[in-house]
Amino acid sequence: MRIDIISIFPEYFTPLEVSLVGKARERGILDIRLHQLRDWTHDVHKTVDDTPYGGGPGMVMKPEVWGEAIDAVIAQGGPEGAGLPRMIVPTPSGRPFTQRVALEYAREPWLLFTPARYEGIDARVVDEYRSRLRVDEVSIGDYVLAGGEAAVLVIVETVARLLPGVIGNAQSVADDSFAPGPMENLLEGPVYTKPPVWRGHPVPEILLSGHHARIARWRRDQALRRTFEMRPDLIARLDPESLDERDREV
Ligand SMILES: COC(=O)c1ccnc(N)c1
Repeated sequence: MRIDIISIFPEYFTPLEVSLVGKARERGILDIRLHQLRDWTHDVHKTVDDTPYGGGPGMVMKPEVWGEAIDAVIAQGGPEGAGLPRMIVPTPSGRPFTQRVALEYAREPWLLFTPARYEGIDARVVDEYRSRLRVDEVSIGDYVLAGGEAAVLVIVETVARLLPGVIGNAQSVADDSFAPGPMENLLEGPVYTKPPVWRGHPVPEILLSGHHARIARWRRDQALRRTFEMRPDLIARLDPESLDERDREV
C-alpha cells in the first residue's frame, strides 16, 4: 500500500518511522511519502491560509495551494494499476472513522491524506476532487484537534495493522473489538498474564482450566458485560441474531 500525506508539519509523522508501521515500511508492505504543503506556495512567506469569507474567527486554508499540491502528488502516479488515490480528509465534521471503514481502507492500493490546520480547507477543494477521486471526509471522534495530523496518525496505524503480514498473529486482528463478525460492536473483556496471583489478586480460575470452550464462553460473557457497562449504545446495535440464549442471560 502507498500512502501520501500532504501537511505543513511533515515532521509530525516521525512516529510512522517506528514500531508496527515503521517495520511495515522497512518490509515494503507500506510506502509512506510525506509532502510539505508550503512547497506549492509562491510568495516569500509561503502563505497557506487566509481570512474566511463571511467573517468569523480563525483562518481558512487556501484552495490554490492545496490544488497544486494534490495535483502534483496525483501526477507522481501510484502503484501499478492503482489508478487514482482515495483522498481522505480528516475533519470533525466528517463521517465516523470506524473499524469497518479501516478495513475498507486496508483494501486500497493508494491513500492520499490531506490534514488541515486552522479552521479547515476551503470547501471548493473537496468539491473539485470529488469530481475526480473518491473523497472521504472522516472524523475520529466528537472532539476538535488543532490539526488533522493526529487523526492521520490514528487512521494510518489502524489501517496498517490490518494489512496482511503486519501483525504476526492474524487471528488477533480477527478477534479485535469492533472487527466485523462475532466481536463486532463488542468491547474486549479483561486480559491476564503471569503471575497467577499478583498482590493478592488471582487470575480468574477459568482461564487456568485449559477448558477452551468454557474459556471462550467466559470471554464472551466478559465482553458483553464490559460493553453493557462502558458502551450501552453498542448493545443497542448488536444484531439479535448474533446473540445466543446464554448471551441473553448475561
Ligand atoms: C483539524 O482536524 C480535526 O480537528 C479532526 C480531524 C478528525 N477527527 C476529529 N475528531 C477532529
